[in-house]
Amino acid sequence: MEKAVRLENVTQVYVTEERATLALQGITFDVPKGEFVSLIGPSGCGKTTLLSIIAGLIPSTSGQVTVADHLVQGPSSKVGYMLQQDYLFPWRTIADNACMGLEIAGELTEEKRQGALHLLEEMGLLAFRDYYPAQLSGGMRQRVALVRTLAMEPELLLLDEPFSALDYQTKLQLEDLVVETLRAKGKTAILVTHDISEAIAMSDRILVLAPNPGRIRQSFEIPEAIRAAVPFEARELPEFHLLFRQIWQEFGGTPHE
Ligand SMILES: Nc1ncnc2c1ncn2[C@@H]1O[C@H](COP(=O)(O)OP(=O)(O)OP(=O)(O)O)[C@@H](O)[C@H]1O
Repeated sequence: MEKAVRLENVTQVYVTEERATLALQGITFDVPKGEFVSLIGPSGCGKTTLLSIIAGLIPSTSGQVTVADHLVQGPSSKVGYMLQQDYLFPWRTIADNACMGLEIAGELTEEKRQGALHLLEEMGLLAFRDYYPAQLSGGMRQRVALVRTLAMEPELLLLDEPFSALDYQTKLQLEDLVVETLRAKGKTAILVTHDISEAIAMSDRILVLAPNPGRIRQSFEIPEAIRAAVPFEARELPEFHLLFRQIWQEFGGTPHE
């Protein structure tokens, strides 16, 4: 199967005056095109470092990353990044914010602008295109951030806790919307989250990282029944509860009989 991302023996050492930290050691995995992978693990196990290396924002100390068969050597429009904060520009309208990534990359054509407007429509936001970010709720602003990312037509989406600042109901709605949109478009995604339920409900596969040094501790394939459902419905399935318990135990949690 075609690989969207391939990591080979990625290692990251941060050196400060006080110490050297082995933030990642020998990380090797690949993600087939169209797959949704979640990275979970305790604070400090290197999740954000790993996304930053895949995005080309920091070079790894050793090892290599390829996205769509191209060696990552710096940021590129092949990779879209969505964060906890939406980083919309308050003085720009929603439509102009949606086109912001394209504009910065020098790729904004009339056709691409129409594409961004179409995405706004898919996200139920077209009626708000002339509004400003402050006039929208947090969930709506995150949807605009998603449109801004998708408008670039990236090969890969990196999602760094994009729902963690939202209220619970909005978070569940947005999880469904993101999964449905990415599945429909066949996009590849890597999500970093602290929320085991979110990871199970949204993913095809979960990689559990461990700290000191940051490494892959375990990989869980998500059962077909969960993958066939939207996240909200997946949470109702017996397979979901079984897997949750398994991963929870992996984290040292106590199962309740
Ligand atoms: N710029 C840096 N300089 C020095 N050490 C760093 C730097 N960035 C991260 N680290 C260290 O590398 C390790 C991994 O950090 P990272 O932020 O990638 O983990 P994380 O799993 O994303 O954590 P969290 O879940 O808290 O966001 C930690 O020990 C952290 O202190």
